[in-house]
Amino acid sequence: MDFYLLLWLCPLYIVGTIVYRLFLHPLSGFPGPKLAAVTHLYEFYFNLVQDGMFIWEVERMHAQYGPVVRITPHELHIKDAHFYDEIYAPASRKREKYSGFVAHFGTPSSMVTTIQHEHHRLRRAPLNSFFSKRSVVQLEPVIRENIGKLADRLAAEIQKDEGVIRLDAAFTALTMDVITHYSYGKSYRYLDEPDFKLAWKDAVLAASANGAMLRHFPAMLAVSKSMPHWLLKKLDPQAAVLLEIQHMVRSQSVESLQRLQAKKEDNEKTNTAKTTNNDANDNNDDEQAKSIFDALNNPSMLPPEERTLDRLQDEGQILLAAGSETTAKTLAVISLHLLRSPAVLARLREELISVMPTPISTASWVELEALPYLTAIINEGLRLSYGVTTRLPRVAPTEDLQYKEWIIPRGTPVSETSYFVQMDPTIFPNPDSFDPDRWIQAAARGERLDRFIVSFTKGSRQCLGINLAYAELYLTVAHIFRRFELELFETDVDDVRLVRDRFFGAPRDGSKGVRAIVRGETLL
Ligand code: HEM
Repeated sequence: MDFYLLLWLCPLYIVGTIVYRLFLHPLSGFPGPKLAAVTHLYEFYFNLVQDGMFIWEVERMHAQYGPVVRITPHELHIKDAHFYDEIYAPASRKREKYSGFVAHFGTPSSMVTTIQHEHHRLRRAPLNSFFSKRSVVQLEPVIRENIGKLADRLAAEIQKDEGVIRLDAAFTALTMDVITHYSYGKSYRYLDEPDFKLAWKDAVLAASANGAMLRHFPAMLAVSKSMPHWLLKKLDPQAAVLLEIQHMVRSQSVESLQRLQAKKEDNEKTNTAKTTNNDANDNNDDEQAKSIFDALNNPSMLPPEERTLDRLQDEGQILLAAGSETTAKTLAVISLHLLRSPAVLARLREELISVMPTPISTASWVELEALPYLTAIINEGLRLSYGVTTRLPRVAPTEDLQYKEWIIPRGTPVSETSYFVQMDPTIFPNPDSFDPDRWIQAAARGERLDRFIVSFTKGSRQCLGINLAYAELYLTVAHIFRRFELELFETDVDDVRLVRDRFFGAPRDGSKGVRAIVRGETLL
């Protein structure tokens, strides 16, 4: 193209875009800063230059413009806990992902990045039964076995003088060992590593934080994937651990594919033999898959284009990251608050004694779920660990939404960050304080406060692993705190309080995580 024509077209394009976004765009009547309506650079500045501070800018915008704000040229954000269920509606009302946001996850063919409603349903279907309450109850022995391994590690620490452990890393190792066992039938055994494989936790946090960059520059994923590994390692050392995991996931996916291929060939041979003998043809395709990866390879549930190696790798990576750091963070937040509140811990132990009479007694998830004070502690832990602190936009493709006097046109990405719901002082007075009693009092008043726990989001895109997360939370808190006397080591509430949004909320810079010393075992 003629260079001078290009020189003319560029400013014309920019001016045209500004005029369109300000005056003609379907969202042009919504309140918000003009700069945010005109350019993504506004978000870019707060998220990337100011490192994860856009969440606070969104809060400031709400203070200035009211509960509905146009936060980027194409997106609205609503700050009203009572409207949450409308945005994150169930499958009967279609909700899709926003195409401008999914690059965040760096796994283009996974379920979590699937935009279209029906396509997402297809991808999620083979996994639903694995994460049902019934399946998780069956998995309980594996969860308990791993909690037992963690308990052995803690017991071994008692002998050491002033041995300090990273509780948050220990919990990530625990959840990782459970999810890898469940996904592949063999655990990565991070609980056996001296530092609980801290590098994996750091890698997940770094990769999640990098999501904002991928959102703004999606092509970066392809660039980093095509880069020689040695160069990527040099440029970004944390990427090395992630690469190691990606390779492990890929080779396990290959193993799973080979196993299925071998099984198919066996079946074909058997069927040929049976047909020769005029026997009935029994096809084993519908047989219950043994691991999650076998399910993702099930030809009776997914067409061939959904059973590619790339997809298995992407899905595997999401399962390991989503299934480990999330629950581990909640466990770390609960531990920190319990260890800072002796009266709460004493009351919890008193309640636990009813189902766990000795420090080494065990109890089932079902028994523990019936305990109101433990439940209140888990709810407070979920509330104060915020789930995901990045907004998670949803698009209603077939209906306009009405919020107060505002009509939100169909197709508009809308979000409500879980942090704002769970820290809403009109619902949770004094929201920063860890107060399990607020749950007991609300229950006595007949109020369902739990509808405002949105860490897992809601609706058709709600967390797949919610049952597994609850089982791990109940079982771990009960078994570790019934038995061990722990003491925080140079850790305080600023080591978990949200400062920056890096997908998982990041605390103050330089935080060394939640650390504790194992003082001993409880006597009664
Ligand atoms: C306290 C623990 C957990 C929290 C707070 C949490 C939070 C979330 C959130 C907010 C989403 C929605 C993401 C989005 O909209 O883009 C999600 C999705 C998901 N979570 Fe969790 N999660 C937890 C535990 C788990 C566990 C244990 C697993 C087990 C593998 C898991 C697997 C998934 C998967 C596969 C998705 C994608 C679901 C879909 O797209 O349909 N999560 N989780």
